[in-house]
Amino acid sequence: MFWQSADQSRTYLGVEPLKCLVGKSSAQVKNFQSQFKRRLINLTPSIDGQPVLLGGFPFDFHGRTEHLWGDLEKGYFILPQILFWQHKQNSYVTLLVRTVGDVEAKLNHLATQAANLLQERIEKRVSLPPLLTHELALPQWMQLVNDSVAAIKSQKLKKVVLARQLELFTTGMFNPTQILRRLMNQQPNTYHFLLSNGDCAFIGATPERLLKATKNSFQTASVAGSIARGKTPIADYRLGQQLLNDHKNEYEHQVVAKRIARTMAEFTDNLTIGQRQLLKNRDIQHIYHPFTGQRKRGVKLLDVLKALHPTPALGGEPRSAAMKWLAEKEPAGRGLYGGPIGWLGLVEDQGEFAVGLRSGIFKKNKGLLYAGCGIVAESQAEKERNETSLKFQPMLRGVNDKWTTKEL
Ligand SMILES: C=C(O[C@@H]1C=C(C(=O)O)C=C[C@H]1O)C(=O)O
Repeated sequence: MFWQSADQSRTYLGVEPLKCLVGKSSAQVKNFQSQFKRRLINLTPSIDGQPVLLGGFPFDFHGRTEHLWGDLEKGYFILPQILFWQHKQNSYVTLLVRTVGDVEAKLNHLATQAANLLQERIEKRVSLPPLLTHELALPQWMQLVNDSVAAIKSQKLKKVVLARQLELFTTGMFNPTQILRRLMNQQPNTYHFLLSNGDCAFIGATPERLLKATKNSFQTASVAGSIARGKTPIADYRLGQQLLNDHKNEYEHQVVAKRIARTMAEFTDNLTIGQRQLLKNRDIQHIYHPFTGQRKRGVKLLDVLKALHPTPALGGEPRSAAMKWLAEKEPAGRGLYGGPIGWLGLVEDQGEFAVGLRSGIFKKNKGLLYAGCGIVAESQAEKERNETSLKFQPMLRGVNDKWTTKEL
């Protein structure tokens, strides 16, 4: 798995899994973390590196299934034997072996493997695959927007986030590393990730932090309310101001910010909520607030992650009613789309998870992209459709720049 933070200060590439945790709940992963720590013998304790789990949790453990996801669907973490990582200006390799048999020989073998991987030439550019897209059930989706608005008006829900899916086909094969590399060039200030299992790969470039845990702090963000980027700086500025002054978008954002503030207050002291800002990516801009608090004693990263996910930026409010609505009404399972994706320290309880959106699942010659939008009482189906079209754009360009979402 590959994972890089949006500020590019931390990058992980983990290969040769010693173990895969498939479909495990947050409690099971937390249990693994504490067991692992007790059994670890660190040969180089002076180096500030630690073994990590890399992977993601699903959007909804109880949601529908969608065959393209395979084993990734209900959550997938790897414990890599070879972990390449970069922190700020420094690059490291962490090697991990079981302490049975000839440990030194095993470490030497891994070191050779790691050295060989570093020598490997970056593959030459291959030509981009021709693409066919197939919009999944648009009239039904528009109807679902209207039904959701009606449910909100009748006070069953306050907000719900509906996702659209776009199927992709190619006459060749999708090449996950090539898609990742293109996203890294095209979407500079976003998290980048590629989680693969056999011939399935979950790939994305998301702007949204779910949770960062340092030694003393928990940091998160509310990201909700969206508008296009302008073609010129002045047009872009005007669109940004329009977004900040729009009642519907501000309300959509407030639902998210309030819930996050409540959750963070449970787990942190001295919570500070940064100023409201615009988060601008290549194709889209959002309303954004950063949140930072001091960790309360004994609180683990996974406790906070479980309480935060899914925020009303991806699920809805109230959470349980929105999740029930989505599980019943959305035609396809979300898999890891909208779920937490990132890394978890196995010695120090530190790590960072992004929200796995602006993403898709790829298998051989097929792909499935997801894009969602928050529905509130003032939502109009046509506008929501346009917003999701904008949100498909980064992944479509990542696959092939000839594709735009004009026609979606
Ligand atoms: C659901 C998505 O995006 C989320 C929904 C947003 C909105 O409704 O305005 C904005 C950013 C994300 O929190 C997505 O990109 O698929």
